[in-house]
Amino acid sequence: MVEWTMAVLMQHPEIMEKVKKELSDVVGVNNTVEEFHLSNLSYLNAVIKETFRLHPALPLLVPRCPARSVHLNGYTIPKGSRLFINMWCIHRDPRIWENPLEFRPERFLNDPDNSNHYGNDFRFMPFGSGRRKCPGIPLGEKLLFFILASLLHSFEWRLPHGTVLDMSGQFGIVMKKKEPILLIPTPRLTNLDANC
Ligand code: HEM
Repeated sequence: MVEWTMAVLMQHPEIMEKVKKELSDVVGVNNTVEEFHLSNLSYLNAVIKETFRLHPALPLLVPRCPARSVHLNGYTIPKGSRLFINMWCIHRDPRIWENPLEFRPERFLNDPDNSNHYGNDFRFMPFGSGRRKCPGIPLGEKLLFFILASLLHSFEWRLPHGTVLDMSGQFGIVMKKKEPILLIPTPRLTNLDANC
C-alpha cells in the first residue's frame, strides 16, 4: 500500500502538493512526524482511503464458504459453495462512486464517519468485513499512515528522468504493482540531521 500510494501521488503532483502543505502546517518544517500528528492529517488520511478504494490490497477478499444454503437478492447460494467478493469491482462501481476511475481524495474529506472502512459499509471494505475481516487493522493502518507521513514529510520524491510510471497491478491474493516503483528522494526538512 505504501508503494501504491507513492505511485498515485507521483501521478498527481497537485495532490502531492496538498499533502506536503498539510504536513508542513501540521508537523512543521523543523520537525519529524510523531504519532500524535497523525489525527490532524485529514487530507493524507483521505489520500490513503482513496488509494485503498482504487487499489485494494486483497481485490477478492478471502474466499467465503457458507455453512448453509442462503437466498439473497433472488440468487440461491448453495451450502459449501466457494464465494469471492469482488471488492475491486465494488470500489470502482459507477452506481456507487461518481467518476470512479478518478483519484479524488476529496470524496473522503469531511466524512463524519471516519470508520466507514472497517467493514460496516459494504461499498467500501479495504479490510474486508464480518468474522474474517482483517485482524491487523489497527497495526496495518497506523503503520501505513506513519510510514507515508514520514516519507512524504522528510523527503521530496521524483521519478528518475525519462521514467514512465506503469500503474498496472499484478493480480494475486494480494494485488501488487506489476512494476516496482523506483523513486529518488532528496531531504526536505531544514534540520533533518538534527532529527536523525
Ligand atoms: C494496510 C494494511 C492491511 C490491509 C489493507 C489488509 C487487508 C486485509 C483484507 C482485505 C483481508 C481479508 C478480509 C476479508 O476477507 O474479509 C485481510 C485478512 C487478514 N489480514 Fe490484513 N490487511 C492489512 C494489514 C494486516 C496486518 C498488519 C496483519 C497482521 C498483523 C494482517 C493480518 C491479516 C490476517 C491474519 C487475515 C486473515 C483473517 C481471516 O481469514 O480470518 N493484516 N487483510
